[in-house]
Amino acid sequence: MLPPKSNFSEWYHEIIQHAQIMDIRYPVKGLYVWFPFGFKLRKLVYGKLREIMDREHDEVYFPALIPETELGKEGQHIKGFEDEVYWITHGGMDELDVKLALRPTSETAMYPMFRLWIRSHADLPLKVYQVVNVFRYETKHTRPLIRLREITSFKEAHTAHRNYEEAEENVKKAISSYKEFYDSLAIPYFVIKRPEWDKFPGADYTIAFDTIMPDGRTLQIGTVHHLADNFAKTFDIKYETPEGDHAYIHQTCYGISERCIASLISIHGDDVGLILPFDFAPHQIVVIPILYKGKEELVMNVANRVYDRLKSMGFRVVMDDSDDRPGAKYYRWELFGVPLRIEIGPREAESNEAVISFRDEKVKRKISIEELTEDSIKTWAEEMHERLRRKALDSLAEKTKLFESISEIKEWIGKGVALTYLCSSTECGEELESLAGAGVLGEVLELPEGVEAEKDGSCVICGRPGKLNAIAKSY
Ligand SMILES: Nc1ncnc2c1ncn2[C@@H]1O[C@H](COS(=O)(=O)NC(=O)[C@@H](N)CS)[C@@H](O)[C@H]1O
Ligand SMILES: [Zn+2]
Repeated sequence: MLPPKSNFSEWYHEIIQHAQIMDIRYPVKGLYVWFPFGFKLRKLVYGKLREIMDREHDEVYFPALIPETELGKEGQHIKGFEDEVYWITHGGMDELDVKLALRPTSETAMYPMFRLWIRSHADLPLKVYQVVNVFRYETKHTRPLIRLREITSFKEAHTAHRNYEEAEENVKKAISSYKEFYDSLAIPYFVIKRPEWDKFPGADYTIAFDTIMPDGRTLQIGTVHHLADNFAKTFDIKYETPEGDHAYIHQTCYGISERCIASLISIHGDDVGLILPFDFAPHQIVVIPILYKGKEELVMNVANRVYDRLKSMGFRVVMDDSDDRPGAKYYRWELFGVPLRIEIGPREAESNEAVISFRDEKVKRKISIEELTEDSIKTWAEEMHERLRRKALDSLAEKTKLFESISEIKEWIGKGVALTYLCSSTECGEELESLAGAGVLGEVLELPEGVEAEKDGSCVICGRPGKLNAIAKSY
């Protein structure tokens, strides 16, 4: 049995194991094993991410080992990562003459190669991505899917452009791709510009997608960085312009990790288990025959017919004809978040009917088997997606409040996101962080649907003109 979701930290820890997402018993801190079921969920979620990325990017694969000479080239970058890099110093018994880093992210693996790939403006824009494992020696609390030392599903996109403006256009495209991805998962988010002191090491600016987890803390579920020509200058990546002279490229990069799955599990799940949107559920439909003595054959005939019909429509359907009690069957498939349950007992079998119910509702409905068509199931799935989206938005809105005074902010922190106004000075930001005892997430560029607040107001610290900002405790 799972603890109640209101005890989120315990609930999360248990569901990851019980719903067979990741096995947290691997004997290295921050490293976890994907179970088969979890890996099916990952495959479906990343299939969507790849579908979106493949429209305008080519998928590539770069080496996992980065020589110290390259990793250390861009000052801000190495400063930001030096405490997190795993180093390889030996090959067998031989000490390596140049230490190799396990990639914490792949800018310094890719950009020396971009220098060889990019010659002329005709080679631009270059837009590639990879889904790889990266390694970060995290010293904060590690947690499966949320903060790993081996990030197993790191989708990183890297692009090259003729100038700052074209790179900026691509930042906008990346943001709309991330919105499409998270909308498909029914996960609500803020789009926030990180403050200068919290941007990606080496970036010109960082824009983040933040969602609110059930315990009121936020989770950064994606980031888009404008790199300007910082790395181009460091790695000397120039191209010949149409006029015949040479200019540095301008770049962007943007990443999503398995935190997307952490948010899917955490935001939609309930006290008895996962609740998965239809398109991403490893098992979309479960057929549960209710077997009574003497009626087994009658029931199984109809159950098998329903199973075959759904299978032929291309749905991911399972039949639970084990001899467990019905209650145990319901519990098992609720734990695994199966969206649609179809029960068939002797009475239904005789009248060619079934009892259907959706995982997010407590409603059961009797229908005739004929109503189980591809269209009706797809319509019910869309209705369920809308219910999940609505519910997630409502719960985020409950955890988001606008404040004009520090004392109210301090009281709210830990329960959710505090919105207030901050001017652009670092002093005010840092003072607010220390007074509130939480991090300034940054200027809110886009609020989730249903959350209203003016964009401009007076700084909560100094009273000068300020912009809408978000403050919260984060993972
Ligand atoms: N230790 C970690 N475990 C799980 N996810 C992480 C971890 N560290 C970062 N992430 C996720 O990975 C995303 C991208 O990481 S990042 O550092 O912000 N950006 C980059 O590395 C850039 N190269 C863009 S690909 C973050 O937004 C966050 O959602
Ligand atoms: Zn101020």
